[in-house]
Order: sequence, then C-alpha cells, then structure tokens
Amino acid sequence: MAHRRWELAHVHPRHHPDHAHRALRPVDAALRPPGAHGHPAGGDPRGRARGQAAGPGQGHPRGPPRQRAAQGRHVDGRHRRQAAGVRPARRARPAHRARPAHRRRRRAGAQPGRRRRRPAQTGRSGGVTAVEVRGLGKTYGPVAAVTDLSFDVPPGEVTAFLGPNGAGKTTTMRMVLGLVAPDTGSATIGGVRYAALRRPAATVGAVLDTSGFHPDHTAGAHLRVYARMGGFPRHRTEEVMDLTGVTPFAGRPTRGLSTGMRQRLHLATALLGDPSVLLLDEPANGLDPEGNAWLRGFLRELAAQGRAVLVSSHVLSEVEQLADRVVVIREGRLAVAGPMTGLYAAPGVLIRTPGADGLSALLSGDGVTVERTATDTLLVHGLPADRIAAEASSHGILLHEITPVRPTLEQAYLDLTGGPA
Ligand SMILES: Nc1ncnc2c1ncn2[C@@H]1O[C@H](COP(=O)(O)OP(=O)(O)OP(=O)(O)O)[C@@H](O)[C@H]1O
Repeated sequence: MAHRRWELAHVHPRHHPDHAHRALRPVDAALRPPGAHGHPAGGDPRGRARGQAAGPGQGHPRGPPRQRAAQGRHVDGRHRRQAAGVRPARRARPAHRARPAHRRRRRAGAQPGRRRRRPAQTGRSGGVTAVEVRGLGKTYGPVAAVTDLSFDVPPGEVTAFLGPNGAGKTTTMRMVLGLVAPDTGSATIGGVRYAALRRPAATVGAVLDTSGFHPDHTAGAHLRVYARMGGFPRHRTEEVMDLTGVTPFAGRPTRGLSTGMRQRLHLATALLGDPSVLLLDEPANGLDPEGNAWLRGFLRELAAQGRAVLVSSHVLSEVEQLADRVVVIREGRLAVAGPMTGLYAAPGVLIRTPGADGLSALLSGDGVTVERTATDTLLVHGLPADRIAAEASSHGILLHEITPVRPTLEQAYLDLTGGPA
C-alpha cells in the first residue's frame, strides 16, 4: 500500500464529530492543482472543510501548485516531469501487445477535428437549467439531514433557499458542490455533476462560511493566490476587489477583518472565475444595512447578467426584496419550490363597517370569499377595493376602513415551516 502523508485541514467544528477545528487529510490531495478532479481547491471532496468556497477554493494554499510540485514533494518521476511541463514520450507498442482490432477500426473511422459532444455545463447559454437537484438524500447516523429533495435553480434569477436551523440547506449546497457524497439522488450543474465539470472554478462560485482565510495574508494577497491557483489573469483580482468593495481593505491581514469584510472577501474569491452559478450560504451575515442593500443590488445584477444565484438566508425581509424564486425546506424535505409570488396567499381587502352582515351577503359568491374576522371586520378575497367600495356605496353601506392587504413572506414561511426562519 502506498505510503501517504497527512496534514491538518480546517473543518468547521459543527461538522466534525469531535468538534475539533482541524482534521487530517492526505497531503497529495491538498497539493492537487485547482480544478484537478473537479475541485477548485484541489482537495478531496470529503477532506474539504465546510466553508471552503468552490470556485477558486478557500483553503490555505502554500504557493502555486506547479511551484509546489516542482519543489519535489511528489515522489515519482511522472509528477516531476509534469511539474516541469514535460510530457512523457510515447513508447512504441510491442508487437505482442498490438491494439485490438475493434479499437483499430474505431481509430481509423474517427473524423479529424470532430469531438464527442459534451453536455452543456453552464446555465448562461441557451437558457438551460443551471442547477438541478433530484431526489437528493443524506443521512448522518440517525440524522436524516436531507430526504428526497428536488428543485431547480434557473439561470437569470435569484433563488432563495429557506428553512429553519438544521433544515439541511448547507448539506444540500455541499452536495451540489461535491463536498458531501449524497446517499441518494443527484445534483447537476448544466446537466453535469460538479466533479465532472471541465472548469469548475469558472462555472460555480460558492461561499459556505466566513472562515478559511490564511490569517497572515492580506485580503489582496489572498485573492492573488487564488487567482494564480485558478489560472485567472492578475487583473481579475483588481476587478473583483472593486466589484465587491474589498479595495479599501485590500492591504489588511485577513485576521483583522470584520465579519462583513470577510463576507465581501469570500464573495470576491467566488467571483474570480466569473462563474455562471453562485451558491451563497447566508451571504448577508455580518453586513450592515448599507452592506445589505449593496448585496441585494449586486446579486440582482449578477442574476440579470444570466447567472443562476442560490442564496440561503434567515432574513425574510431581505429575501422578499431579493429573490425571484424560493425553495423552502423543513427537516430536510421540500416544503415548497417555485416563484416567490406563488408563495403568498392571495391578496385581500380588509373592511371595517357597521354593516358587516349586509356587505358580506352582498359580496359573497361568484369567486368572492368573505371572511368575518371581527364583529365589524371582513376580509374579502377575489374583488378589488374599488369594486367593493362601489358596491357598498350603491347599497348605502357605510365603510369605516377599506385597506388592501398583502400577506408577508414571513407569514407564508411560518405557515409552511411552523417556525421562524
Ligand atoms: N457532518 C455532519 N455530521 C453529522 N451531522 C451533520 C453533519 N452536517 C450536518 N449535520 C446535521 O444535518 C442536519 C442539517 O444540517 P445543515 O447544516 O445542513 O442545516 P442548515 O439548514 O444549513 O442549518 P442552519 O440554518 O442552522 O445553518 C442538522 O441536524 C445537522 O446537525
């Protein structure tokens, strides 16, 4: 059995059985270049910490992969040759190992310049669904974290991912990113599993936590390292810093950054590869009201550019202003998924009148429902306020109040989940 070296990797305490902050993972996995085996941070998916962003990853890199490999840390000659950019020469096939006839035929019939078609990988072209979750399930011992979960995150829209604490939102996102292996079902991005994406860092950007920075790196250095690891041009670092408001604190070590600054830096890191899909776990955490307003506008703009944006949040008032669609889960199961407007009960009209009996009899029927909420108060569905006012006036019924009412997202959410977000 090959001898493996191990190093400490950061793991979110909640996700580690003994609540330690660090766990072992093999060094050879940690040294893989970004994008290798579909994982931008270059790590084994099961070894990646919760919170390490996909896209250009959020580990603790110790230099560009080629340089690290060239330092001779990989033991066999093949790795050293690859590190130096040298491809091994092809040896002639010995006669006794001649290529089988069917493979010779396939080669001879191959048309030069034609490649096998790969499925679409992003949602930005042709309006294909960006993220599809189908029958996803994950159990941790006795805990069913996610059960038979299916939903879509379409391109060009912001989809809010809601659910009470422990409902399974982060586990779902981690399964989409290939960080956790599902027990059942699948999650695909443009029809392809994350691990099979050709350019994962340029396809999906994710922020799952606000930890995971090297404490001695400045914000700018952090981004430059990840840009280099992802193979992105250096100017991209400046661009994402400007886009996300990191520029003013680019020179500060990450250990001194506030939660809001960390959020911005994570977002900047996730955007390095200009991804078509963004998965953001509570990105508004720690942002001040001004930062929140900025984030809403920014995410809406990213969606308007054709990206698929999935955002989990507990702040329903913000979600209400941000999202086009909503996915609500409860105890790992889907409660509802669809356009935001579909979540609300139909708007109604609240009426206060001393003639409640007469008005109720007058309006009821023909698709109009009238609910008596107090002696002098009615809630009417199915008729606009001006029509109600006209009917009351023509029958001499006095109105003390007439107010259109729209149920809040919070009420709809509480009805669905039986508790606060
Ligand atoms: N690595 C793990 N080992 C054991 N249990 C886990 C692990 N990860 C998640 N769980 C459990 O799975 C369930 C779902 O957790 P998850 O973090 O996905 O919920 P969440 O909706 O993101 O919650 P929150 O809103 O509090 O962040 C919880 O009961 C949690 O304790």
